[in-house]
Amino acid sequence: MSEEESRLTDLAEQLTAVATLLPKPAPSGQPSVWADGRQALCETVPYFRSYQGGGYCTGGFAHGFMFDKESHERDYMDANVVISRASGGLSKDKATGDMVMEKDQTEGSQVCSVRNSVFHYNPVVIIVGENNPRSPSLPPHPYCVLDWFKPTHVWFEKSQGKKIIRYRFEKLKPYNGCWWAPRQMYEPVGLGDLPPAVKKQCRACSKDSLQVYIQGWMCLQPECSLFWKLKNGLEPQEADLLYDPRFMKQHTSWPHSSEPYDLRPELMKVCSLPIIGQDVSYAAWKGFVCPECGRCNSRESWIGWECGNTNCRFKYSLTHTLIPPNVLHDPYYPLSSNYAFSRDKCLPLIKTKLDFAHNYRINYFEIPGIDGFVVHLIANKTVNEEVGGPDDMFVELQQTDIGLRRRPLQMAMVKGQMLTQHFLVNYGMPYKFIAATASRSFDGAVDAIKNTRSRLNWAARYIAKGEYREFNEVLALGYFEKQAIDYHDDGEFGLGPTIATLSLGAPGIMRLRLKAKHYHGISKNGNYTEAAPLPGSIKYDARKATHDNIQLLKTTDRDAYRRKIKDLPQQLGLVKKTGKAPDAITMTLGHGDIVIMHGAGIQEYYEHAVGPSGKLRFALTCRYIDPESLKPGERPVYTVKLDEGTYDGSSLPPAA
Ligand SMILES: O=C(O)CCC(=O)C(=O)O
Ligand SMILES: [Fe+2]
Repeated sequence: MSEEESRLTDLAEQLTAVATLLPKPAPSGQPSVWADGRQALCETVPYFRSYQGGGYCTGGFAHGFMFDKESHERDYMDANVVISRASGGLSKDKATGDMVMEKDQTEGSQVCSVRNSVFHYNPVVIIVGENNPRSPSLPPHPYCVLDWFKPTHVWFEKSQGKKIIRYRFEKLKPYNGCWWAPRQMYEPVGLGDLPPAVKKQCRACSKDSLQVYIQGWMCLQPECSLFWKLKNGLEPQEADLLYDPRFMKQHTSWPHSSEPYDLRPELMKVCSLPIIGQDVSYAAWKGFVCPECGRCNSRESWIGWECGNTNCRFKYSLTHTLIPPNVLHDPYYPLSSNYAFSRDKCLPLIKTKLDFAHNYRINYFEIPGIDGFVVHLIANKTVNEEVGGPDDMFVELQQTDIGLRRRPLQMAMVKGQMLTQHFLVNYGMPYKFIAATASRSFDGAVDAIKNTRSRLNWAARYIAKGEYREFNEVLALGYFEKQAIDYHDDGEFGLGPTIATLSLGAPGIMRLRLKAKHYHGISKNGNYTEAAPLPGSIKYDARKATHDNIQLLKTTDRDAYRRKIKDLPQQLGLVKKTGKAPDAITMTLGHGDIVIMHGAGIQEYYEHAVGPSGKLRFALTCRYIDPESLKPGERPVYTVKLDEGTYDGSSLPPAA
């Protein structure tokens, strides 16, 4: 080994040792932006909005990278340089649960975006997760934003026999505010202190590659016959690989070192001249970086932003500009005191029945095979403008804080707390699927809540006739611009079979479709779906005949029945597809409209979703909740009295 080689080896060893010190030392500073959870991070910062994976690329460019637990053993991070494996291409090992490489990594859209960013001198933001084994110091929070970096290189290597893609990043402003460097970090060699990285042309493919490792130059072109081979024609021993400090610590010159924008987004402001809808717009439910402590926070409360850091509690809000009910009117669907226009659609297999009564156009949708129906009552001007009616309710709900909040979801798929998209609060009998703190008594509730209960009791009595129980709960949902509720059912245990919803404000598009397991005939575990098939589902006729045949077996020979359930998907040619059933019913829920879903079968077989089409919408849903279905800890501390309202929709002057 020449003197030069041994000096480089020595430097390489020192660099690696500094970067892999254990236990990890404390950082020399604090991040200016950090988060406790992934949702708060992704809802807040513009440079990382990816709920899965480590890279956020959009519009053909890379914006941010987050390096957490999934790390390659050759990943490297110091105060100014980050080297990582491109994300993606891993799959879960069934035995160990670890993420493993099963195939060669190929250039996908992320790599293409990084290449674009290299070419256009677009910096990216790097974030480190608390479980990152390569961080040079212990990250003080679950997610910590490092800084702006230049993406400088994209190249191929080989690891465990598979081709992998790697990136190198270099700090945009080196040696400036590297809070993540340990307090006494010793850097054996600085950025740009050494001669440039060695570049050689491959004798086989004639393409240039840089020397990344001390062990020797290798062609890094994945298609070349000499790819990843040392001078002796052999592949290097992975465990021995040491970065060539000339490659690692090179300084890449850019025509600028300007940060595209501040790592801490500014707090949202509204114009001094009130603009209708601005304070409930899409931007208004983004999270915020607390100006006092740097924490990323989702917007949880309807009335404003709050920092969730218990040591901070910074708060701010925007002035609400009232959206008067008359601006809700769509000029292409003028509203009058006559019956409104229908805009609902359904598949041919759905049986529709129409009725016109008490100022509502009433669309009944019957689903073959299900004992029950979905009804859409479309309001007219007379309904909306009556005293205490939808117009007044819409105004009152904007002027009063009824306790709407985005609430934690039961099943969090990401690190940290995961919130519903919409804001909600419950009145009356607690809805067991939301936290007890989210329930309030009808006593003291605003008129809009109490009147909704009375109005929906009237509507359900009229539509479901004798077959319904008086509602004892109102679940209020509030939606800002672009907030939606994804497909779900309302059929949880303990709920009555009738569910009625009053829509207020901007229209919502409600869709109903068969649940995937009923549509495809296969449950999540790959078994045949045992429930009777419904018309409109895949291979309906064959499934229907089979279903009828195996009912006897179910009672006579349980074991044979179980085997049958396992084998049927293959016999019937049912394949577990991710494809969803088409929407069977699509309704435009306008201001003042009521939807009633009646019958447990609808919730068992069908799921519904509501998407927004405007700036501000409320959905007030009434149910009957059996108090016996609640565990002692879930029962209300207040009494839920009977509805004292006397609303009667039939007393309005009739439509012409
Ligand atoms: O927004 C709506 O109209 C419906 C909301 C809903 O489906 C629910 O509260 O379960
Ligand atoms: Fe629902």
